[in-house]
Amino acid sequence: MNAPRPPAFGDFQNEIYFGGLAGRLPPMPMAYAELERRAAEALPPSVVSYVAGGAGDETTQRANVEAFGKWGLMSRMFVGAKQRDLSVELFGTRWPSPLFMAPVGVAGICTQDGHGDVAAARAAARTGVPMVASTLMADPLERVVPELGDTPGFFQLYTPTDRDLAASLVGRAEAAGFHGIVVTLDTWITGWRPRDLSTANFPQLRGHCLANYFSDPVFRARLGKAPEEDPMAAIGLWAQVFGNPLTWNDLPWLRSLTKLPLLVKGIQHPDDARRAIDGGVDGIYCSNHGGRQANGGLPALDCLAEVVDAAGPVPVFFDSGIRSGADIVKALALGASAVGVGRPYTWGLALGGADGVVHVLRALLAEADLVMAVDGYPTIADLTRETLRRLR
Ligand SMILES: Cc1cc2nc3c(=O)[nH]c(=O)nc-3n(C[C@H](O)[C@H](O)[C@H](O)COP(=O)(O)O)c2cc1C
Ligand SMILES: O=C(O)C(=O)c1ccccc1
Repeated sequence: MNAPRPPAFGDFQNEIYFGGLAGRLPPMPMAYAELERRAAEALPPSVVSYVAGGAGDETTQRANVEAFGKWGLMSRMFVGAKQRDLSVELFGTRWPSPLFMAPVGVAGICTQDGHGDVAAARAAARTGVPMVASTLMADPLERVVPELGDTPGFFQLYTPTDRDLAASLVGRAEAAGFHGIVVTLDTWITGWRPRDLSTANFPQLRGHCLANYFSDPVFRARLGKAPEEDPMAAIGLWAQVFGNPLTWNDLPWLRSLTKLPLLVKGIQHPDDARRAIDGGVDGIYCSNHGGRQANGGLPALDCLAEVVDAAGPVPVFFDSGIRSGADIVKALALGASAVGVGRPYTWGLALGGADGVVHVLRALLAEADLVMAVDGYPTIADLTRETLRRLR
């Protein structure tokens, strides 16, 4: 029996060119700069500055993107990479490609209808690209998970100071059918963000994307009344419980919360990766939060290889600065097991809801597939560190 053929992501290109013969142009931008520009026109200015902005003068945010330009992929000829297989096996599930959607806490308010998490989940269902859903959603997680269809979803936890609330959120995520829990470590406090400070705008404090808290039985019990009855009190309670500066002493407790695969997000130092693995996590997520948290830090890509070496056989997820299919390929060659995008799909949400996200994800995957075709690397396993050369 023939094995099922892997999806031919590069076919998106033919679809576009043949569409052109019939007088159709792509409905959405094909270049990242254009995507960002058009999305910024479509969104309220306060949401644009929240999504596009980063910490300080955004040096680290820019460095995340520029770090990819410092590597070049060596091409190989006579390989005949006619069909590519981008699929990967992670935590016992086969993904069609290593691409996933990183958690974006205001995705919920980036669509016209204010249900951006639902739209992103629908895009996940249509593309097979897994979604890491943020704690900060416009709709409760129970509403979002069914929209994922057969595509795996992960729940990103912002660990509240209230342990019962943390356990409740994780329990709900498990019951709803998420495949794993991603605990974000780098954002128990908000970084210094001049764009948002200038407009004195922080969406969550205006009550946006707090549905997982407001629908939570533990949160509601602590509040002692319905959040709808007294939104200011509910937002106040959220601000009180949101941030928990975790220490290594908390890791056994975090581990005890779930039998699902547990990943920790925000790791840059190899020692932190090793210690987390010793503490029982199933995956490391190397990221600097897209440069939104601390300015003056290292580009996440420059930390990846060391983290991968420290993690050994443990999967390493990566995000921060991915803007193209070529970037995905480079992160894979540096050893990432899965590669996430944050802002790119958020712009897709703004321009076309689920259709916009599908467009952005398909374009990223088509480019990655075609880079692998042209450069002679038919599978993910062929993308080793030896395929890269350092520039400049
Ligand atoms: C608007 C916005 C909101 C975010 N919210 C969350 C969040 O709720 N949880 C989280 O772990 N990371 C969050 N992140 C960080 C992303 O998961 C990811 O690390 C980052 O966007 C990757 O960088 P990129 O935007 O350059 O792709 C957010 C990022 C953005 C842009
Ligand atoms: O904006 C962010 O990146 C983010 O994840 C966040 C979420 C809640 C509070 C502060 C920051």
